Amino acid sequence: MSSATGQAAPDTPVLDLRHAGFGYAGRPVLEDVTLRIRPGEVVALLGPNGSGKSTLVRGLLGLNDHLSGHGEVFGVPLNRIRDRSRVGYVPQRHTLSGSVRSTVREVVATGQLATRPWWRPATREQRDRVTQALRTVGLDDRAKDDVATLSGGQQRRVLIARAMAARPDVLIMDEPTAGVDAASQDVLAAVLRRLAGLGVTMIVVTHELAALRGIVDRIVELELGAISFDGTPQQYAVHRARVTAATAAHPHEAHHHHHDDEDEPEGLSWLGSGPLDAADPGEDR
Ligand SMILES: Nc1ncnc2c1ncn2[C@@H]1O[C@H](COP(=O)(O)OP(=O)(O)OP(=O)(O)O)[C@@H](O)[C@H]1O
Repeated sequence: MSSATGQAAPDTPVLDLRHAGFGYAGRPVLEDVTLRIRPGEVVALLGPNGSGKSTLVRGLLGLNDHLSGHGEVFGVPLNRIRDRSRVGYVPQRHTLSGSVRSTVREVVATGQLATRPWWRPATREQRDRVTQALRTVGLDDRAKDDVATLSGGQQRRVLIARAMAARPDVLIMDEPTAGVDAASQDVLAAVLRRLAGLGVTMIVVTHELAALRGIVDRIVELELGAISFDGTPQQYAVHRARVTAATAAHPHEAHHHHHDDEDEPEGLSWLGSGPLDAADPGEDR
């Protein structure tokens, strides 16, 4: 999926970080992050609580401090990005407030406010995009319902549709499947699979890799504010098996790998079928 506003060449990385550091109030949380993500990749961002996953994705959105190194989104340095509409964001653990009454359709339409001032009526094309986004997440039949009447999982889908309504070239999702029941997780996974099929580049922060099997084609793991793994799901399974074996051999180091609310994939059993090796891994990650 390419944007009408895309000036960069089609092979320009979606994201290109070189030795980048991010943090808050001048204090680094993440340091020396080198990461390049190409168009169409579906990347799961894993790591224990506090390892810096949210700090990284929020850094890409300009929501915290970029402290060191270099970063570009679609070839534009992070500090020079003015148009953020190419990046869609689904925030973490966010449900829609019950205090404001809005319909599902209205909430999704707010996703276009970055590209359309609130006082200008939506064009036919913009309304069609809202309708299509609702269809993509399977909520077109709930468009007129008060969003507060939807389940937590359905509200996550509303937020994904809201992010899609501006037709971003990359979708960043912070734990889209967290805290929803298994059935809703399956529906969300199907939504992500559909987006992947449309060629949407995705960066998905998650603790629930198993829910995304067959969708994710690359895994980046953070630990203590740095990248501790970057590779395919198959390579990750091998990496985890090694870490688990090393931890068993040296139990006194086990706390380094403690993931307190993670549904940790064990061994290779979680590997599903799917476009696991679809992406060109490149040489220079
Ligand atoms: N707004 C903030 N101001 C200052 N420090 C923050 C802020 N948000 C997060 N931090 C710190 O940054 C570190 C990394 O937090 P971050 O939320 O990025 O981790 P995470 O990997 O996303 O964790 P989780 O899996 O729990 O969401 C933590 O030490 C946290 O205390």
